[in-house]
Amino acid sequence: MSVLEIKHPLVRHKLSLMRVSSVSTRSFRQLAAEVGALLTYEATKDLELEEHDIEGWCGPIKGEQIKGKKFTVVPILRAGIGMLDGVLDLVPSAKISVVGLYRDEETLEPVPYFEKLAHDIEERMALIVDPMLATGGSMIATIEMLKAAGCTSIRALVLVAAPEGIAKVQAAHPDVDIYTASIDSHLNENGYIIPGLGDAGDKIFGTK
Ligand SMILES: O=P(O)(O)OC[C@H]1O[C@H](OP(=O)(O)OP(=O)(O)O)[C@H](O)[C@@H]1O
Ligand SMILES: O=c1cc[nH]c(=O)[nH]1
Ligand SMILES: [Mg+2]
Repeated sequence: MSVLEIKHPLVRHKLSLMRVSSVSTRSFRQLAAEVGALLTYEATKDLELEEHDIEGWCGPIKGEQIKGKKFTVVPILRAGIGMLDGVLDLVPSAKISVVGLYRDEETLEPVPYFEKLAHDIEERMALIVDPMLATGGSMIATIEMLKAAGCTSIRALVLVAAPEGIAKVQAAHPDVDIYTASIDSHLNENGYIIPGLGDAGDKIFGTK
């Protein structure tokens, strides 16, 4: 499995609310976090558990805990911040590795401007979060930053993905699994996802 489109009714309902053109900044932000949490639930479904001893109310019992790698959540600035709270609701102890990229409006190429990663990222599973996977350029640039820092386990969580961007990420990094609430139709001539959400960063930050 390398791309999973989540078909859960709650996810589809919430994403449709986000697509309404008159959606308020407050609702869009809240829904981005909620769908972020639901994507995290799906993206962590296959993690291995191990038993350990705990002291229960009635005496010693076996508990379960997630085995192996810890997490780092990687929001891509700006729009990825909108999903962060929802992701952290499910993995509250995760370290946060921030990557800043914007997409040049003319060339659609990603322009990096910030990088601050967990110091032990090679021991962690990275959950990259960004509402939009359009041409795939920003996601590929982020994956390359993480791999250059020694990260070997990477999953991408996006609210909406374009088929063009998925194909590009898969070709460049087949080891990275993509979890999305929707695979949409296509990109328009300006590189926006159709039907998509519009400019997710502007909607989350209220900048338009
Ligand atoms: O797949 P791509 O073609 O690279 O496009 C997707 C990127 O574009 C958006 O960010 P944007 O550049 O608008 O920055 P922002 O989050 O600061 O608004 C979005 O949040 C992704 O990071
Ligand atoms: O549709 C798109 C494409 C890139 N960035 C966005 O915010 N929306
Ligand atoms: Mg934007």
